[in-house]
Amino acid sequence: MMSQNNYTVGVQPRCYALVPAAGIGSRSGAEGPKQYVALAGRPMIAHTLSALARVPALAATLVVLAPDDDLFEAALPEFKGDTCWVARFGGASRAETVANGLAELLARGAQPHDWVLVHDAARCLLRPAWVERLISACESDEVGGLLAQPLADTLKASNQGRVAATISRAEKWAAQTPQMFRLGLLMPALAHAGESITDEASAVEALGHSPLLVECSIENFKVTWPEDFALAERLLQSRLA
Ligand SMILES: Nc1ccn([C@@H]2O[C@H](COP(=O)(O)OP(=O)(O)OP(=O)(O)O)[C@@H](O)[C@H]2O)c(=O)n1
Ligand SMILES: C[C@](O)(CO)[C@H](O)COP(=O)(O)O
Repeated sequence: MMSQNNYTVGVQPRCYALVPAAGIGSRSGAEGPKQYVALAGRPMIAHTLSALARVPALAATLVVLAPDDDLFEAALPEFKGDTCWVARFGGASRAETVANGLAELLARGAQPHDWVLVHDAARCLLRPAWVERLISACESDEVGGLLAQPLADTLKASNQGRVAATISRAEKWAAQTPQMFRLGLLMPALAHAGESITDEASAVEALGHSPLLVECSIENFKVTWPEDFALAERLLQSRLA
């Protein structure tokens, strides 16, 4: 028997985390891939994976690395076991890395009705409670959703470094991750959207759906620019203290 949205009724879906970690961090100014930069004594990605490991609802976490990544196992010897999966199928874009990761989840036994929580390796300030909030909000939703934050600043469009227009910030949110969708929805959504999209939600939106916005904290920022490392370091140190 199938439900309204074509997922089998009566089968409890599992939740998987998928962490795209195949980027090079070109905006970060770091010498190597930014996910291996040490923050509070550990590589950035170790903080990310350790937060996900503390979410009991996750059946497993798949990390998708670049094919030539030779740093991961040495940097994270503790990431092993039945629920910690590594694949070297990273692509040229984040969207391609995620699409390859979804295929790997399917190959490892995930089902179309299972949920996938895609989370950037570079959002290393993640807290397990935020992931649990997202899961609670989305698990009974038809579409799925994402962590996000309503915009606080006034928004400007630019043209050659000068303001071209002021854009209303009403009803505008900054998208974060994790972004949580059913495997059976996200795979065709990404195939349809192509590589220009920058998050999973936009692929799902392009199919005509409206993902749920689940409010999160500014602390869940993505380490992107050189100055972000010092901020992440301070926040991680303050949590240790
Ligand atoms: N081809 C790519 C590009 C990005 N990512 C991952 O997607 C996440 C978010 O991307 P971003 O912050 O842009 O990371 P980079 O692509 O590494 O950085 P930049 O855009 O500055 O080069 C990161 O965890 C990154 O490793 C990926 O898995 N595969
Ligand atoms: C997915 C994301 O983190 C949501 O804000 C963001 O879109 C990633 O974009 P990037 O171009 O890979 O930095």
